[in-house]
Amino acid sequence: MDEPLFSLQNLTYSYDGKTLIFDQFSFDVLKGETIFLTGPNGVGKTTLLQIIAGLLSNGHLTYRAYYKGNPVQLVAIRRYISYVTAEPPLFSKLTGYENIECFRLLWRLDRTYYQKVEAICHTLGMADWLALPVDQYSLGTLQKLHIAIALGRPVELYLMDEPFNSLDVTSRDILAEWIQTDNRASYIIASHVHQDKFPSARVLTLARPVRKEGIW
Ligand SMILES: Nc1ncnc2c1ncn2[C@@H]1O[C@H](COP(=O)(O)OP(=O)(O)OP(=O)(O)O)[C@@H](O)[C@H]1O
Repeated sequence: MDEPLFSLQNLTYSYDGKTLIFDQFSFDVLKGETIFLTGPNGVGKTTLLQIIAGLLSNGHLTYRAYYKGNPVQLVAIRRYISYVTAEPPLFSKLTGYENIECFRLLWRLDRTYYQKVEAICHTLGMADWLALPVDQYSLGTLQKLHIAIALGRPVELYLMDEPFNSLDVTSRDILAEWIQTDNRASYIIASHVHQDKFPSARVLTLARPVRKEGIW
């Protein structure tokens, strides 16, 4: 069997040291696979993505993680991961082009990044907006730019938190197709909708831990 790209083992997490969100939870991500992350509201989908992205190192967190078989700390593998967060983290007074440039500089990428993001914006039908400040964008257009900025980053693991929420039906289909034609990278998509558009994805359904309280 293929070695996982990423493996998270025995994850236990609590925000407050009392209520457990995860209790000894483990899963692997294979190279090139798409995981559809589902489960009821409040079960921990966003929390899991934030933990993988190395953004929740506070709280009560224990785990073992492996990237390509090597033991890692999650904060140390941020550079291998690109994250479409639920709220687009864009600069509202800057244009789409300027926002792309900010992320290019932040991630120290060359000009090919710029072209790739622009191409994704074209595919999602919003490239005509790029010269305008993003505070003039509709919610869906803003989300498309955010998605393009994150997916344009050349990494092997993409995390997406409810990426379809503000998109119209056509754009949802285009995005689903775009993701599925990318066999190079792995995707973890937390979403309540559009699972049927990912027939080859593995569905990972989160459930509340049986043990409710942690001992820290
Ligand atoms: N910063 C925080 N501090 C304390 N508790 C939090 C915090 N963020 C989330 N929680 C709690 O952690 C649990 C998991 O929340 P999370 O947002 O990860 O769920 P989710 O599965 O993504 O939900 P949804 O489907 O509604 O988006 C919830 O009970 C939530 O109230």
